[in-house]
Amino acid sequence: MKILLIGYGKMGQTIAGLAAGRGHEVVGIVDHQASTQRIEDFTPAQVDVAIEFTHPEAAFANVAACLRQGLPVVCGSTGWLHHFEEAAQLATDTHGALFYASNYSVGVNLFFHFNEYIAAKMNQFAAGYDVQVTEIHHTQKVDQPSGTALTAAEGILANFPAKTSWRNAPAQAPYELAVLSEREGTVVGTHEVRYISAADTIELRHEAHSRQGFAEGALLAAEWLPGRHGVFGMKELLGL
Ligand SMILES: NC(=O)C1=CN([C@@H]2O[C@H](COP(=O)(O)OP(=O)(O)OC[C@H]3O[C@@H](n4cnc5c(N)ncnc54)[C@H](OP(=O)(O)O)[C@@H]3O)[C@@H](O)[C@H]2O)C=CC1
Ligand SMILES: O=C(O)C1=N[C@H](C(=O)O)C[C@H](O)C1
Repeated sequence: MKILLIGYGKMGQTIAGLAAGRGHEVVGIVDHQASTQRIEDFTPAQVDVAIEFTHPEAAFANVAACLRQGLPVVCGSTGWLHHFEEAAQLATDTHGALFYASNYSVGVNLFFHFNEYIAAKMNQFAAGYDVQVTEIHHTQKVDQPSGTALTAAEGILANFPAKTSWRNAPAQAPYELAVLSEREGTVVGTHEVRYISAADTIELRHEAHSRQGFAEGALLAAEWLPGRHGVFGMKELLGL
């Protein structure tokens, strides 16, 4: 596959490192300061798929530029979902292909699946249990809460009706789901969902040991997307 990398930071470089071993060729790199190439310089004849990991402020414009150029795009940037409906509409209007995941790790997507199941089960025994989400990341992370924590929160809100909204701070009312953020050293990404009662605590926890899982998942999505039209995520890719 011919890949256009958009963003050549921690994730872009990890993906580039894995792509060659899977038989792929990086045909271009678009980065904020480190390159002179632009998305508009590339056509579908040159690029099978674009992979975008940049910045909350940059992601929507990059996704939109890919769709306008007719390039299928796998986007992993977080913190831009207030523009997601617009991006999805553009994918429809251009008969294009957009793949988005707040977290591409297969392990995290199993975590999301178990999180929804546990929330539904806990709802049967809601009396006595409170629930909270915690995410821990490296100090360079610019968005808060993490995209992964927000997906986990959505999974709880959809299945545990005692919680109707989330707050990026300790809950101020019983119906609020606390989504707590910590920034610490070089932590790659740790997410926890914790149900606490007076009697006990139940925890679901995912800890990324490196960025390899994110990069492998993004490449899986990039291998799957070309030839498809529409808006997709890891549930479609993994059949979860
Ligand atoms: N979905 C997932 O599985 C994962 C998602 N992420 C998300 O991916 C994003 C990137 O993470 P990470 O690689 O760690 O971040 P980095 O800061 O290490 O890298 C981002 C890169 O994008 C560049 N950049 C910034 N703006 C633009 C732009 N307009 N066009 C092109 N390149 C741009 C930056 O350049 P410069 O430094 O010069 O500004 C930098 O090189 C974040 O939103 C993060 O939350 C991260 C890991 C996994
Ligand atoms: O910025 C990061 O590093 C990560 N961002 C994603 C998120 O916001 O959930 C995924 C992963 O946790 C690493």
